[in-house]
Amino acid sequence: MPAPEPAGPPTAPADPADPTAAPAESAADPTADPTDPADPTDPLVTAETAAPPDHDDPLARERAHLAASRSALRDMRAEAEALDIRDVTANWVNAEVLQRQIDDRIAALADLAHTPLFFGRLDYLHAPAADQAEGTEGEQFYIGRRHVHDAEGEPMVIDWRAPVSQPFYRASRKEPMDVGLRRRFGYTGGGLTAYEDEHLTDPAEAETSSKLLQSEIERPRVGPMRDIVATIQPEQDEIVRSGIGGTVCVQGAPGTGKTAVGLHRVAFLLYAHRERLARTGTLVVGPNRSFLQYIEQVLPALGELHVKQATVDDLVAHVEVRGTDSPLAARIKGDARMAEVVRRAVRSGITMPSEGVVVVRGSRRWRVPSYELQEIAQELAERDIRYGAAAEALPQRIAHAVLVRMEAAGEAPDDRVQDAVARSQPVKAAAKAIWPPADPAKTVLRLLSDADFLAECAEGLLTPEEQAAIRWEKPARGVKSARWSAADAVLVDEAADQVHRTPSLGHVVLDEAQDLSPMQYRAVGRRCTTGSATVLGDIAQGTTPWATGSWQEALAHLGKPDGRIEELTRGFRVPREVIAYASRLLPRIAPRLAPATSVRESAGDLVVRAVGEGELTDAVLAACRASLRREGSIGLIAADARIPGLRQALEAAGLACLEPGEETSEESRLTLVPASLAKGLEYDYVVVDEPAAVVAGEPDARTGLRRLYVALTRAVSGLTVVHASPLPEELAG
Ligand SMILES: Nc1ncnc2c1ncn2[C@@H]1O[C@H](COP(=O)(O)OP(=O)(O)OP(=O)(O)O)[C@@H](O)[C@H]1O
Repeated sequence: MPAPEPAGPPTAPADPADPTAAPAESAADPTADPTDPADPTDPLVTAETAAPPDHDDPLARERAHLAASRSALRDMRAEAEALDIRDVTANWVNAEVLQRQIDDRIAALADLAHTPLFFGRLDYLHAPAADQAEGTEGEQFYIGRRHVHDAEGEPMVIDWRAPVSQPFYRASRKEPMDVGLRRRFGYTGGGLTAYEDEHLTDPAEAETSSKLLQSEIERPRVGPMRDIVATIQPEQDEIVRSGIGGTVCVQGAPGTGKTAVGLHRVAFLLYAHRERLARTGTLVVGPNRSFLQYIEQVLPALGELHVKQATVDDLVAHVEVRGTDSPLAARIKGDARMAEVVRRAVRSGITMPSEGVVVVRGSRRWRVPSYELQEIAQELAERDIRYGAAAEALPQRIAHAVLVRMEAAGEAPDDRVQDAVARSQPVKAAAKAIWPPADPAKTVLRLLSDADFLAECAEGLLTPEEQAAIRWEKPARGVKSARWSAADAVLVDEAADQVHRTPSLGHVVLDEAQDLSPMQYRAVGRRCTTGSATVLGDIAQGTTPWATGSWQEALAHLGKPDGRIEELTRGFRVPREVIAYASRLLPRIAPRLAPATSVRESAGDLVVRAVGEGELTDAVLAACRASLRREGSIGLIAADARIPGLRQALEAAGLACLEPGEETSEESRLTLVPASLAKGLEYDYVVVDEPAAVVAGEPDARTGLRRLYVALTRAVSGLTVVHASPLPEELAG
């Protein structure tokens, strides 16, 4: 895997009038503090260290380009706002569609004060080839979140997704990709305050790590998840830019950027295949509402407003879920064998006819004998078409058999006659008797309520014990009153797809995929049968009884057995000491996975505090107070069962707290997080309450330790573990 791109020495172009001129040399000190203006060898040029702001000064010139670009963006927006579509639209439907497109464009062209218009610059050695799209004229490109051009149409900022921007993420000293200079910009409060250069073809320049990347990673995490477009790393970029045709599956330790990469991949695909995906649609699937709230602003910040976000439960919401399953029942219902059980149940009504059908037309009677009806039904049953499609085809097939007889008798019936025969009462009745309508929810209801029916459909697939385990204790009377579980809803979705094909989207991102059952993978997979998917997950964080053991298998259930499996191992969230502590659990919970490394420079604060039995809550409150004295967000993570007690204690102590997914702000920084909802979230400081209770909250020890692993890997800056009961031995060791 490629190393992080190093930063070069500060730039002071030899020719001040030419920003692309060769730089003056200076030695860089990789250990220098970026904020220390006294350090003359600092690779990061900041507003303080730069020369006074005149136009010979590179920083001043970059700011001038920023001001000009913002003004150009304002003009582009004004132009979009002034568009008058009355003359060009033929009808109101067209007008509506066009106006919506214009409104989207106006929204996308907003100049957001705290979102820098560009974050990088590439100076190409030669003009990129003419077939490389935008801005082929110049050889210097500013890279930003969106394309901005001036009044003449000349590009001022290039979209980060354009091919010409790619070297910003991928070029290296080994492979400079024709780039002489890569410049990264630093912003403070919306103002351009620093830049950092790498001269990729200069052998004399020392390799250093990027301080701007470091400060981006280290920044406090208050607020929702942000995009990483300015600092996408080469190994991440490869996934982000992988083609729309292929499915990619990313295994990655906590904080390696899986979610970020998945969201940026959607943005990239929408740029590269806008029309196709506008037609087919894109979807991001996440584990729960809190998580979706946490990530919901990333795509809009990248200008993509129309990506649907849902949980798997949302996708399969055909019935109201009010019941729960035992872990055993849920595991069996989620097993891939259930697909065949459901298929048999849906098709159980198909009945081979024992009588023929007689159609009366005028004075004549036409008879199709039973053996011929059987042949027709048999042929439909053997074809790989949906149950509902076959049900629609059957009357036409029978009518066709009637027409063949009419023709043989010298008549010349046309299509209208065939339609009329297909719609005639005897044909409709015969078709319905052979191929009765199937209602997905009713079919599954019968399967789970009627022991004989289940036995018939599950024969050779489920053992009698397994059948007994999934059957409802009390048979339900109707679809509305049944106490459907989440796993039942997935079965109904499977049945619905057996009846009518589920429409496919163009691309689906599936996050925290390790927790899905095979049947849930199928439910997601049928929503991208003709599209592709990005599957993101971490085997070590699987906390369902049916959690994924192998990505190969998961991809097969998803219907994408040829999906490419990639691994991310560089962690951007969890500091070194904290990840090392959490990784003590790995040999037990996912023996084949290597621990993540941490890109963060600070080792992180790790405190493990043992307290007496009656002191636990006070010690936890004290840890929260101590964390609140630091900058950034705080997450108090505890076993679900301990949440109500802790909430009361926090309230009594005057410590206001948020629910997971609620946006943290400078005023409200403490969130009380049930361990079951911690997945995917992060906080600057995390306090983990009583690990033994987190472990005990799960049905088995491995799942419990995995849940704990998730809780221990949410911290960006510091982790405090407070316990009264002994720690799990893997941690204590
Ligand atoms: N290239 C990057 N530059 C800056 N920050 C990054 C980069 N990649 C990831 N991050 C940050 O690291 C943090 C973790 O990223 P993310 O949540 O995507 O990781 P994950 O692999 O999905 O974690 P988990 O397994 O815990 O769900 C986020 O704050 C994200 O913005």
